[in-house]
Amino acid sequence: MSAGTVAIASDHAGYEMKAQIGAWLASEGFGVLDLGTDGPASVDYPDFASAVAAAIRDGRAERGVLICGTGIGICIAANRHAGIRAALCHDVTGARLSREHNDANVIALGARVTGIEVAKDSVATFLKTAFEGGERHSRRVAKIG
Ligand SMILES: O=C[C@H](O)[C@H](O)[C@H](O)COP(=O)(O)O
Repeated sequence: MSAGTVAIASDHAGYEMKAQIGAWLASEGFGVLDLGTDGPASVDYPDFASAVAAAIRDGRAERGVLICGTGIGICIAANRHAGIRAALCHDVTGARLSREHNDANVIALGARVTGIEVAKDSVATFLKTAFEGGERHSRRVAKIG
């Protein structure tokens, strides 16, 4: 993986997975911008999706990792922000294709449905895979806005 800055955030359901993935990314040489949550107390996932979206939109991070219980709510919330293409990934294949075909800039994970090793492998794949580009993929991504 090439090093860069990754913004990471979660709600309470993803807090432990966030801590593990954040520490692992740092050990791999990434800059890690941890935008919370900072403990197991119940919080609202849209607030953390907004924090990562803002970090990408204003250039503090190139990519984002968002984690909630299923990954669904935080992915929906992230995709409400212009310029954010968040992909809910349950496996390495989805993570790879989210980059190759969709040029996703945020990976969303579900801590209550995906194990830590699959989650780490998916994040690793997401961060090392380039957008395939080409006319058809670029046209479709441009239509997303
Ligand atoms: O899509 C939403 C996420 O999975 C949340 O992490 C989940 O809804 C939180 O549930 P609870 O408040 O019951 O812990």
